This record gives sequence, structure tokens and C-alpha cells, in this order.
Amino acid sequence: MTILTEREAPTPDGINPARVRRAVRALCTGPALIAADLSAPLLVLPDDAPEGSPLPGAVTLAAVSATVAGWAELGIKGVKVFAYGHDRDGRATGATAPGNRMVRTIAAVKATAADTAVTTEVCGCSWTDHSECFLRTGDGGIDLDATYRLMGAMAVQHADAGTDVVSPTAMLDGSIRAVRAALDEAGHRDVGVNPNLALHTGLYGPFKALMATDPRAGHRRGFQLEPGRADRDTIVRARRWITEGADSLTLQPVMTAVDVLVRLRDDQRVPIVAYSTSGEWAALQALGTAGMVEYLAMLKRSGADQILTFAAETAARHLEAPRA
Ligand SMILES: NCC(=O)CCC(=O)O
Ligand SMILES: [Zn+2]
Repeated sequence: MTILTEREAPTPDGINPARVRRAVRALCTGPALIAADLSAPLLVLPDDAPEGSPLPGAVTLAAVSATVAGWAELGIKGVKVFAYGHDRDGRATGATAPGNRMVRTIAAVKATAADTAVTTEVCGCSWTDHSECFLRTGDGGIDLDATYRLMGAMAVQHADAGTDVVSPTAMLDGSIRAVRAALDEAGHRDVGVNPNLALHTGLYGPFKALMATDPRAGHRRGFQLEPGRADRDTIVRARRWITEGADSLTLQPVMTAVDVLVRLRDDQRVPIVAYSTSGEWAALQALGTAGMVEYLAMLKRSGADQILTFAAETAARHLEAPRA
């Protein structure tokens, strides 16, 4: 008897039996995307922010509970919190002030949806008067030790308030180790550390405008991954930060870095969050809802374990709607 190879096996003309019947198709394909693959950015604005934010999920503290409850209802199981910094100064004192906007947001999310995973941004840029991610020395350089201490203190404050994961976003080597050590010392061994691998891009524009985090000095290109080398440099940074104690990673943006996402996935087995940043939102709207969902499914297929996106709510509603 001849054993047929796959190539030689006869198939009815024009019909693929593995796909044509719904029940058989379901044996080998899961859904391309489900709501649980999605997380939403939660940008918490000043109480007197004008109505009608340009970005979904950019709300005042008073609206946090209702927003997060709605997302949880749709099956969105994660939020990443960014707080608009108040009382900004040269030492970022607002960043660790008791009861600041970040701490109150964490408490509000957890009080509303205890099962929603909360990730919080740990960075100086919302809290320094120069809007850099780090603290400066007297002569204008980077005060690394003070910056590490600030990030450690922010992480512990967020963890005390109930955050599940902290996300150091300054792209500073050593800051992941500092944050991990501070959490451990404070007894928060079960709080995760998820640093941002951030490419230099124009796709952070709407976020920086809304949150006033654009550095006075111009840009932060020297800290971010150079687009022309990001395929290699991202891997180097990812490996280094895992050695420092990162247990998961975020890559941003993704629309112009899917190649980097695929390479990162090939190199790493830790959970990867793909962050479709604020500048992608207009493009996603232009795709329409179905196109948006295809895009997000492509990110999942490319290796993202979780997709952080301003389109989370729109996509989750679409996924929930019954279809053939
Ligand atoms: N650390 C915050 C950002 O990098 C901004 C991301 C965005 O544009 O959505
Ligand atoms: Zn920053």
C-alpha cells in the first residue's frame, strides 16, 4: 500500500475539506482575536479637563470607575494607567505625593473591577517641570541615582495602592533593576515589572499633547530605539532588561514596528505587550471597525500576548456582536 504524502493527497477540485465545514474548521482554528487579548490605556486627566477627549480612555478621575466597569463588561481584562502630573517640579515630588492622581486611580480601578489587571507607568515625565523622564543634576545632566530612587519609590507607592504590574518607561538601563529591588524590599515580590521598549517615532504625538509630557529640551531620541537599528537594538535591550529583572515587555509603537515584534517574539519567551500608541488611533479609525480588528489580530499572530490599544473598546464591541 502506498502512503500518500500531503502533496500527493487528492482533494476535490476547488474545495479544501479542512476549511469548508464549520465544525471541521473549528478543530484547527481558534478565534483570531478575543476581547481578553486586549488591554486599554487609561489616561487620567485633570479634573477640569475639557469634555470630549481626542483619545478613547482619556478621562477624569470621576469617570474612571464607569469607564473601567464598561470595559470589564466587554471582556477587556487589563488597563495601563497614565496620570496627568500635577504639582510638577524639578524633583518630581508630585510623583510620590500621598494620594496623588495615580494612587487614587489605582484604588478606583481595583474598587470597581478587582479582576482587571492594572499596569502603571513609572516615569518622571508627567511630574518633572522640564518633562524629561529623569531627574537632573545641578549642571543639567542626568542624576541617575536620584532617578533610580524616584522610580523605585513610585513603583512601591503604586504597588501599595494595588497595582499588579509596574512599567518603567524611561529607557534607562539600571532602572529595571532598581524598580525590581525596591519592590522586593517592600515585600511586593508578586508585582510584575514590564519595561517599555520604545522606538523613536512620530506616533506618540496625541498622547504627549494631551498629557503634556513633551520634553522642553526638544525630544528624547537619545534614549529611544533608533528606527534604523531597532531590529537589532530591541533584542539587545530586551535581553539586558530581562537580566535586570523584567518579567514581561512592552513594545511601542507597533504599526511601524511589526518586524521588530516578530523578531522579539522569536528571541524571547516572556509575555510581550504590543502597544498601539496614540498616533495609531487616527489610522485605525480610517480602517473601520472590521479593519481595526484585522490589524489587532495580526499583532496577536505576530507574537503579542496582549495588545494595548485605544481601539480596545471598539474592537471588543465588534467581537461581541454575533456573526456567522
Ligand atoms: N510613555 C507614554 C508613551 O510613550 C506614549 C504612548 C502613546 O502615544 O500612546
Ligand atoms: Zn517618561
